[in-house]
Amino acid sequence: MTKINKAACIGGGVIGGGWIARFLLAGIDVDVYDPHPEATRIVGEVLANAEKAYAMLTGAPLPPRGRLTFRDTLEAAVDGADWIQESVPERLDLKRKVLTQIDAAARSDALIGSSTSGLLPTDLQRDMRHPERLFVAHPYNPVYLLPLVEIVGGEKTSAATIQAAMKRLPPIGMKGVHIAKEIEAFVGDRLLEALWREALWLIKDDICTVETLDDVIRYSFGLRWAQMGLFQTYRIAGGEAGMRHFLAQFGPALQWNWTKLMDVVDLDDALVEKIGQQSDEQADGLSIRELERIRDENLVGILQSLKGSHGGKGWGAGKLLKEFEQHLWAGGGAKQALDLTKPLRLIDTKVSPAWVDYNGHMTEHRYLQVFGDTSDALLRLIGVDLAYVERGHSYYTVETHIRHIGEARLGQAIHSTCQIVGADEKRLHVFHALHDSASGDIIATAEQMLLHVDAKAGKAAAAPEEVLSKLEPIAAAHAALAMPEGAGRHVGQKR
Ligand SMILES: NC(=O)C1=CN([C@@H]2O[C@H](COP(=O)(O)OP(=O)(O)OC[C@H]3O[C@@H](n4cnc5c(N)ncnc54)[C@H](O)[C@@H]3O)[C@@H](O)[C@H]2O)C=CC1
Ligand SMILES: C[N+](C)(C)CC(=O)CC(=O)[O-]
Repeated sequence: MTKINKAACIGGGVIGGGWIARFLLAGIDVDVYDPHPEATRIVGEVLANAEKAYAMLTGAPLPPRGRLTFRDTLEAAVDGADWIQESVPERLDLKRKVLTQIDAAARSDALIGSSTSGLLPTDLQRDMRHPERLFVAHPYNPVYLLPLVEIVGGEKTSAATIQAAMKRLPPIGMKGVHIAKEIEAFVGDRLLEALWREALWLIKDDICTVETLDDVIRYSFGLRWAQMGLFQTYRIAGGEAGMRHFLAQFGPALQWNWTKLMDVVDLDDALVEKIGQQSDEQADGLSIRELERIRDENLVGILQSLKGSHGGKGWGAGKLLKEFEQHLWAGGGAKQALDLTKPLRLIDTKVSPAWVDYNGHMTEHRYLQVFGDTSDALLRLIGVDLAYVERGHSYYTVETHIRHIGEARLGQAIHSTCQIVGADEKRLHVFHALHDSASGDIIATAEQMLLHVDAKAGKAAAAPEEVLSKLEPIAAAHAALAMPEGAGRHVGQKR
């Protein structure tokens, strides 16, 4: 994968702030230019939300956060950047002016993406000296969580630029889709605008309130769209005969008088006020920042569910998250020297919304998930990574005993430690503890026995020298530690 080394963000509002967080949390240094007097505070708040969301999203080791620098001029911000993202207000004249300035100051090989929601790249690149490196990179809010970027080239954009832009997105956890032909508003906003136009009519005509309209979406097709989109959802709705039957049955309805889609509602003062008032009532006192946090928690939960879907292979945006995590694990995050004088600290995470049950604390199976992740982290340390597994060998867990000692609540920072309490050629006996990261107190423990296996033969087999040579020094050092309290316990034991 090809990496972005240094990014520049021109404009740090809703979308620029989201891009800044996305780059920084992927370990990329970002220089920002935004003349807004409160740009630093605004970006800081978006970044704080993004960091909270990532802590819940993944236990994979994020790289050390990139360095954030605010610059006094656009020229200083773009200096040395290899990806420049323009996110200034949606006005063609302003964007053209800013892009021309970027063009004059940027490195000759820099990629220049515009966040525009609807302007044509051909129009944006009109005044540039090197228009071949300009493309639309249209993201979705919040940029740090939603992975899609529509990549659209203009008449003068080179194929090499599009290719290079597409390649640089997976390492920051994003998915580029190349839109073959430029049209105003591309694909996503074409769809959203159609829905938005109809929604405004429904409010204007007093068919429903904004709250009812949102309920109709979020209790029904909104849930479907996140995981299968439109066409695959309708394929299923066609029953066993699939899409062709769906089209035969519902196609004729397209001729009925169902929509006003081509008429644009007059967004006059009265309608603006009506929507504004209904929207205030719907928010029920929650501030924008509070709504953003709720949105982020929900998105994290959805992404994590999708990550576990399709028999654990991941589905849609969840599959992308899984692949991003694999990339993070391969990078190893902030690599630390192993301290073998104490149990290994292997997983640092926060209790995610999807992990909390009806008792308001982390639910049972999530403990096993964190402990399983801890074993996986140990295995990677001794060379048992995905490549090793693909060669036909692995470790399988054959026994686990979990003790619940304290409670882990939503958003709480937790970490796990691992002590090897026994190891030989085939067996790996570990004792994990889950700690509250603030106090260090133990919340739960898990004792596990793992067996090295020949997965093709389906039976236990001695681990090879390449694994044992990494395992033995850790096991030897841990043999000098006291046996952890609780090791060897079983359910129903007399005290
Ligand atoms: N808000 C949204 O949901 C989405 C917006 N977009 C696109 O992103 C772009 C930015 O939109 P938002 O972030 O929503 O707007 P915004 O108003 O939140 O932020 C724009 C920022 O640009 C700054 N700015 C103004 N002139 C500037 C200049 N000459 N140089 C540097 N910075 C300058 C402003 O101070 C402001 O902080 C637009 O093209 C928009 O269409 C794309 C996807 C979603
Ligand atoms: C409203 N909008 C057109 C700026 C929205 C987008 O461009 C994408 C999004 O995040 O919905």
